[in-house]
Amino acid sequence: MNRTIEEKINLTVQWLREKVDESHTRGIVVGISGGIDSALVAFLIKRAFPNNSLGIILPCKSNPKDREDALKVVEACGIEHMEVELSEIHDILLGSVVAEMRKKELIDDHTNLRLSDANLRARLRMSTIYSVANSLNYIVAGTDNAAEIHTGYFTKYGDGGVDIVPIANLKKREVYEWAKHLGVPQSVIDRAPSAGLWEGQTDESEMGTTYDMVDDVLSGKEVPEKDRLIIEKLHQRSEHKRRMPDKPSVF
Ligand SMILES: Nc1ncnc2c1ncn2[C@@H]1O[C@H](COP(=O)(O)OP(=O)(O)OC[C@H]2O[C@@H]([n+]3cccc(C(=O)O)c3)[C@H](O)[C@@H]2O)[C@@H](O)[C@H]1O
Ligand SMILES: Nc1ncnc2c1ncn2[C@@H]1O[C@H](COP(=O)(O)OP(=O)(O)OP(=O)(O)O)[C@@H](O)[C@H]1O
Ligand SMILES: [Mg+2]
Repeated sequence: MNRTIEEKINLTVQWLREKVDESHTRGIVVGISGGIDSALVAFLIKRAFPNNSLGIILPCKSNPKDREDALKVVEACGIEHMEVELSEIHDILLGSVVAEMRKKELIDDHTNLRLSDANLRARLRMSTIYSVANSLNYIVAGTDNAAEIHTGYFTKYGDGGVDIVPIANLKKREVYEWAKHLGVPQSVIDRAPSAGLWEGQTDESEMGTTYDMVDDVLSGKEVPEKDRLIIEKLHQRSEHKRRMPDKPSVF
């Protein structure tokens, strides 16, 4: 069936209400980054729960432009919001971990401190969002789209640690279509997708391919060999992120 975007949005809004009903909770919370995925989810949860939706802005040594764009999203969809600054807590926690690892001589040339620094930002955000969700009896909406899930381009138990994933079926290009339809601010639409986990990071430069290519693979279309191999590798390596942790089946 060929549904319009508005029909699909309405079905998603209905689904969001069902999820809250089923879980005996009261509403939905999402982290708003200033990027397009969380902007779309903020618009959707606000439509589903005009009085019981909440956006949280969580700067963690972030580019100030992220916060400016996040505030534009808040204003455009009218969602209630709060902010928690995580930079200091991130410094303290990572500083303690690294100091202890140095003391134990656990750090050498192979230690990937940048990855650990980056993923800790996503996991501190997750912990903060759950603190709010627990207090309010809300569920946590994730913002991962189909392309990110396919490639595993998210932090396990960080931005991947959520209760529901409302845009999990959307390819990145559909995220843009829905966002435009709902009135997500143009400056958010125009930004290059970035996890914002380090200065200058963009999703496409880190992945080594483009969202267009990942979307094409998801649509069953042919893509250049080089991109196909990259996407296959990303997908295989991240298999563990899309399932429950392994347990022994030996007895
Ligand atoms: N085969 C396996 N079976 C079970 N567990 C396995 C495993 N391989 C690794 N692991 C575990 O998983 C960990 C690696 O996974 P993880 O910690 O997620 O780390 P990893 O996948 O290496 O890094 C996360 C990636 O997602 C990107 N990201 C993060 C957050 C937001 C966004 C965004 O788009 O906004 C993007 C980030 O830039 C980076 O490229 C390992 O440290 C290990 O604990
Ligand atoms: N500064 C932040 N404040 C609040 N939440 C954040 C922040 N940074 C990241 N997040 C959360 O982590 C999610 C993952 O980030 P991701 O970059 O994939 O999505 P996005 O920023 O919304 O869109 P894009 O992929 O286009 O940058 C965000 O959607 C948001 O929910
Ligand atoms: Mg982003």
